Amino acid sequence: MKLQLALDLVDIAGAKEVVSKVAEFIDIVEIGTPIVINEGLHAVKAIKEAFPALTVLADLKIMDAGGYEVMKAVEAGADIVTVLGVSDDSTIRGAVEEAKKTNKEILVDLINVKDIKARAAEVDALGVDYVCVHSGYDHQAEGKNSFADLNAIKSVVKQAKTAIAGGIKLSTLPEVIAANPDLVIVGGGITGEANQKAAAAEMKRLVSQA
Ligand SMILES: O=C(CO)[C@H](O)[C@H](O)COP(=O)(O)O
Repeated sequence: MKLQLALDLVDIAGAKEVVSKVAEFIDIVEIGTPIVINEGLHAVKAIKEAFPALTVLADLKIMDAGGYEVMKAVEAGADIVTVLGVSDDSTIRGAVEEAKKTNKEILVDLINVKDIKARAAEVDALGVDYVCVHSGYDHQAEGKNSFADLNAIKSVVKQAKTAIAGGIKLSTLPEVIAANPDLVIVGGGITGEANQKAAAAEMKRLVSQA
């Protein structure tokens, strides 16, 4: 099981500062959608250049023009790019095709998908690398999480790795780990802690045992 740090509410300098504290405890660093909106793909390039040993995920949440947008993210240094599960199959196919040219990966984010199980099976068959259940900030504000969704997709996803994101904290990590995803994505559960290094270290210890 791997740990991904999601960086959302920082600029490039702030992202570098957090990663420099926790790099040894994370497998993947995510340049979150708000950073890409604020800074563009320069943020992906800057983090990849500063931390070349880390796998960098660009959370573009692609909805259309999958091939083109994946190409631009990969040019900037992304190793994994996100595409929305609610997008058309042709968009996901284009993204997968483009990523495969350079041995990069596609994570499909099932945020706001209504029939999670059916869509997870469909995107799995399209050859994506990760299928991710995700309760976004707006759903988190309503008290929702994706823990049950993870169990639901695990029964239908056959070839892709499974991932979970959305409001995961140290206190809820054991419940997440029990569902056995391949990838756990944590943003505020690390960045919002007074001691980010200690939070990341403890999370890494727990996911490594799984
Ligand atoms: O993609 C995102 C929001 O759309 C976040 O990166 C993701 O939800 C992880 O962050 P957090 O753990 O703070 O919820």
